[in-house]
Amino acid sequence: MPLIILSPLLLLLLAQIAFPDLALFSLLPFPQTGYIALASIGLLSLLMRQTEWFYWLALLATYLWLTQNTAATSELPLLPLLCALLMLLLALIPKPSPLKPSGLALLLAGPLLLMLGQYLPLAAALQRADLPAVVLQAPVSGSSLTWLHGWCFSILAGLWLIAINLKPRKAAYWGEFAIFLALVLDLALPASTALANWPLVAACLAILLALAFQMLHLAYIDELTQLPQRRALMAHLNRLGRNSAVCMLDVDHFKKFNDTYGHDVGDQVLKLLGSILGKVKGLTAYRYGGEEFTLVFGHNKKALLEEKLEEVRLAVAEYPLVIRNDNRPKDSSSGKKARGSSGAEKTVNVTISLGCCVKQKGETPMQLLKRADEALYAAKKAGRNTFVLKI
Ligand SMILES: Nc1nc2c(ncn2[C@@H]2O[C@H](COP(=O)(O)OP(=O)(O)OP(=O)(O)O)[C@@H](O)[C@H]2O)c(=O)[nH]1
Repeated sequence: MPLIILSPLLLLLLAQIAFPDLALFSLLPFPQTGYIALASIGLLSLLMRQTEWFYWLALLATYLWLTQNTAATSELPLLPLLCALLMLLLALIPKPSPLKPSGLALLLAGPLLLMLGQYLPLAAALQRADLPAVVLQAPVSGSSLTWLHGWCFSILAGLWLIAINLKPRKAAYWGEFAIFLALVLDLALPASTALANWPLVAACLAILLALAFQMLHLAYIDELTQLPQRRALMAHLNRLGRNSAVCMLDVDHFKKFNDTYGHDVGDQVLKLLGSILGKVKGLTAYRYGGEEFTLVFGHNKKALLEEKLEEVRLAVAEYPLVIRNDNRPKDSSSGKKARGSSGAEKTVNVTISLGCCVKQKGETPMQLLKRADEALYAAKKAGRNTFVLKI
């Protein structure tokens, strides 16, 4: 669960509040330890080819540097707001590799904007307290977080959470959000020796967890269908209970489909199939490889299995696939022919065949898969768009 990424913030905060005498992070030489932590995570991100974290590390390092070199954060009223805004923008934009010229420019732009932002007239206005005094007051005494920060952060957090929920769930988004929360908490907590440094440490741990999730995702999740792939299937089959069943399924006449509509459209079909299978309750779906998928059931009840296999078959067969032929030639007569009279879109249906078998006593995962494959072959021979269940 990507939400686990937020746990270091909470756990470290609780630990620091519950055991202030422990003063875990006040024993560390800061900011040096902070810079070392950020540099180590940068190195790890590079090794793991997840270089988009460089942008975040650069922002965090600049924030740390600016706060360490200013007597009080209140002297930099715009810094947290600007930092949070830049973080949100960074979370929303597609990020090139920082090793490319455009990426390098973006990498430098964040810290530069953060530093130059302190000279904006707005910063001076905030310092002169042109706003009603209460707006610039801190809700908690000793805290650097003013009501103004609080309101702005609430709006930014709301926008951020909406953005996260609109995107497909990904660990990195929660890692980025954890960095934002660490920034808010850094300001909100009254400056004290016991609590002073933990938000940065928590942000670093959140990035480490996000990196671990990203690696797990790369190792276990198929890029195209977003389903767990064969490595995850084999791990599941190795710990499969006695009462279980396995089903192999594949798209009917997929070669012909690819030949007719192109490999890209074929990929879209597999993607859609992954999304349909992933939503079916009562089974775990895997992409076995190519156009083959595997379903694993945690029971061996004949009636329930038949019901589920039919549900899956129907869900695919009845799904109207809208095909946009974007690659067709624009002016040639062959292009006109390809577009046809009904325009650029066409609706087609694909069907699948399913072969399922119940696990036998002492059967190995490979033997079980082989029998499911034989059942799939039987379904193909029976005319396709059907299932065969072997009890
Ligand atoms: N677009 C796309 N095609 C794939 C992918 N993996 C495998 N295929 C294609 O799937 C097709 C499988 O063809 P066959 O094994 O002959 O089976 P089929 O045409 O579906 O015929 P039946 O299974 O007997 O109904 C091949 O043309 C592969 O190129 C993929 O990731 N994307």
